[in-house]
Amino acid sequence: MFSLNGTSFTNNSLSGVSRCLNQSSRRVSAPMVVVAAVNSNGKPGDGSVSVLVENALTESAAPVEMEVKSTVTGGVQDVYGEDSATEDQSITPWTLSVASGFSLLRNPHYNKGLAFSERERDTHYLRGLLPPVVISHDLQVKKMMNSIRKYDVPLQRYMAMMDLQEMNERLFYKLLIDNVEELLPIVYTPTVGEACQKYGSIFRRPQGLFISLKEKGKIHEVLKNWPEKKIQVIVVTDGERILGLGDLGCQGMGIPVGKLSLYAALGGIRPSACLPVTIDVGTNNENLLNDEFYIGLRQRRATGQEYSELLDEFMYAVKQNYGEKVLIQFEDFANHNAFDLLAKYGTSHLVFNDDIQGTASVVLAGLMAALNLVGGSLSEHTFLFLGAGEAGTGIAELIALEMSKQTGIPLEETRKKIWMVDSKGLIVKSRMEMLQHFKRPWAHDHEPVQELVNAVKSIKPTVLIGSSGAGRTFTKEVVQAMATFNEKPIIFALSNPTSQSECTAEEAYSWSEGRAIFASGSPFAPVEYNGKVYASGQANNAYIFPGFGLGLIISGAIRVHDDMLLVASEALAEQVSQENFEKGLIYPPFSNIRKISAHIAAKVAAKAYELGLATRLPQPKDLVAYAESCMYSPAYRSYR
Ligand SMILES: O=C([O-])CC(=O)C(=O)O
Ligand SMILES: [Mg+2]
Repeated sequence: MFSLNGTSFTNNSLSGVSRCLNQSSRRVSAPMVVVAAVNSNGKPGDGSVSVLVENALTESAAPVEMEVKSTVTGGVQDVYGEDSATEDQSITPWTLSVASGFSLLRNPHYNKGLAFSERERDTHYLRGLLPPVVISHDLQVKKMMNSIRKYDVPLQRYMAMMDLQEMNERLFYKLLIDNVEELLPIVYTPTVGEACQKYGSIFRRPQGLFISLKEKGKIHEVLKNWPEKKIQVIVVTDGERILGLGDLGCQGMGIPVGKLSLYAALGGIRPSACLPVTIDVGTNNENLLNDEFYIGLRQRRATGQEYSELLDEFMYAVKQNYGEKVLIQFEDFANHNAFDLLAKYGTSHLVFNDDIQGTASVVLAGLMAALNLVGGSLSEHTFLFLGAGEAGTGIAELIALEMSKQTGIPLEETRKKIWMVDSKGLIVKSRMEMLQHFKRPWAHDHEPVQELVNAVKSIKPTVLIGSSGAGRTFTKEVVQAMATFNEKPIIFALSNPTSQSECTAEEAYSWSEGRAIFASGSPFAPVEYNGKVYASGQANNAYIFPGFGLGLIISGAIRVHDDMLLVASEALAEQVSQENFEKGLIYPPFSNIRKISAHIAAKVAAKAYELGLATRLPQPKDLVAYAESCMYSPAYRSYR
């Protein structure tokens, strides 16, 4: 039995906790989580327990401390309260976590390792379980970076990072935030791609939630198995098109895990509010089906009704479990499902497709910034895409929409400035009958052209964008052609990971004699050409989705709208400084990403309010300051 502020309750009836703490919550303005550390070694007995109360949305607001008298009646380690009936329905339910001693050290959410203070070691039954030294969070970061840098192989660094995430979450996030430019290529593209390819062999501990065909009819219960109850962002994949690497089946889990790490580190979403999900309907990847270490269902992909029933059940269960304000990010689905899922659930759920919408927003931001270097307005440019899938057509549509907004010219007309080449050549009207629905708006009047280089020579684009997932397709001839009729050709090689990039930074600069304005999906080191150093930008949706999601969450948005993508692009483009432009950069450095995310979040939230899609009222006056105040900080909490 616990007693708090005069109210008693047992572990089994936590409604008392909710009631009691909600009363306390009137003293503070933000929703809260309660973390209590008590003796959980199973011995009944009285004990004075400190309870840390903090903002549940972000774990960031200044903690309010309350003394709790408790009587521990059993070896309870983690107990969770039911949703509380609060006056403000947007207030998050109470969570009561109880951990101490050995279990505290094994709990990645609360573990601080050698940073536990002397006093915490006394009060939380840690004496003897740690060596005597007490070190600071900063020193822990220094030590971890030293040890990670000792690994030469990126995959080893990835595994070290994943181990750390499972061991001490706040150290993991501090490391990532403080060293974002160095560690992004490890926990994200390109290394995460290799990790997914080898996921079965390197598998140690499960991360995220696996929902396979075996769980059909039980997804609601499966979601309940996940230890966190207050989820704000889900990233879900079915593994069919992982980066540009194709069908990796269940091993695609590395992607939702990686994306959500960035949601927390770059966008300040509370890690415990993030849920990575992989839907396993089988794989058509023969190598994986024959791999004895493969971790997924050993069958070919379910399609049609069987597939859509599983997705339907998942989407329904998510809304039932987490409400309508949970953001569901679709990631790395194949084209033939991605567009349909977005259209199907876009009117009933808060859904966002990162590959269609996030990539579009980041590329539009890069183009807006690039206009500062090349001049002209968006509608004065001509665009040619290699690849007419999710990324290609998503970007094209957003560019056309922005051009239409800027000029008042109808969308059908602005689309005509944009051309696409797919595996069968230039998309032209005579191919209309045979085209998938998402390619049709881009079929314009032109004679058939087979090769990209001939399409470039005929269309004479000012902007060339690669989004085909096929590496080394921007050949010397293609880049040279771009450079013959453009003083500063804009070239984006977006496919990931690095092996799938349409060309390298070095190729883009040397083949264009240093004139290209180049950006790529995966990072390239600066290149030296003719005695000059060229640094290129990373046109990756990682710039957008963390801040975009934060904006949706802080406004309590219930739907995603294209206008939110446009303002996210503007917000990102505004963050490119004169100094960046002078270096030829069209994206700001990732080292500023949390500030950038707060700006994106503020603009997205403002748009949600303007469109009547926001439910968190009243609207905060200063949305940038509000977004910043809501961001998760990995600083250790003190357990007193
Ligand atoms: O994950 C990334 O780096 C970008 C992305 O969404 C993709 O390539 O599918
Ligand atoms: Mg993706």
